Amino acid sequence: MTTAPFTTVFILGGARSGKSQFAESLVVSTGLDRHYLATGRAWDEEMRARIAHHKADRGPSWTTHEEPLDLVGTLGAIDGEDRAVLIDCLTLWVTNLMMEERDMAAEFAALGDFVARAKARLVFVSNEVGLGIVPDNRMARDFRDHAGRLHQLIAAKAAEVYFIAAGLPLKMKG
Ligand SMILES: Nc1nc2c(ncn2[C@@H]2O[C@H](COP(=O)(O)OP(=O)(O)OP(=O)(O)O)[C@@H](O)[C@H]2O)c(=O)[nH]1
Repeated sequence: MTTAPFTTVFILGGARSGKSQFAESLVVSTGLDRHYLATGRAWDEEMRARIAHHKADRGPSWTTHEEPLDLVGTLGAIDGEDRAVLIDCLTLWVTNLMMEERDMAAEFAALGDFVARAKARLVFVSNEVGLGIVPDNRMARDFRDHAGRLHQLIAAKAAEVYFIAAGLPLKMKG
């Protein structure tokens, strides 16, 4: 039975702050079909083990999609009123786009347009990377700027926004 409103939620926080667990519980609470869209790549053995652990934790009631670059295309293929999609996470997507030297503004605009017309309930997760000192290398500064711009865009489109620290969600919007 579908009981949830079709709204977008954005969850921001630091590493190991409890973002993914909070996002998963939101998706489960919708009662909709559960989809997990991972933007991360397994680049070493530790990461492969970590991902296998996450998959086992989510269990068979989730459908997993893995797409490092074409977020909008993959979301379009998953989209549907009876579905909730957890997108984990935006900062890894930004990293992947930068590595491929993609047009960041165009990619972000396409995602913003998709969010505005999505039928599924979307739950975005991202890392807040802008709170420390200014990095001394150009790429890290560019990364912070891209992530900050994308976060503002998604936060503006989302009905609810949370900041998670130490496992505690702070509602910032909605
Ligand atoms: N490729 C792939 N990546 C996954 C999968 N499940 C989880 N991940 C990745 O694992 C990452 C989250 O795991 P962690 O690094 O352990 O958690 P974290 O984001 O630091 O911590 P929390 O804030 O507590 O969620 C996400 O960025 C996902 O992209 C999967 O099935 N496939």
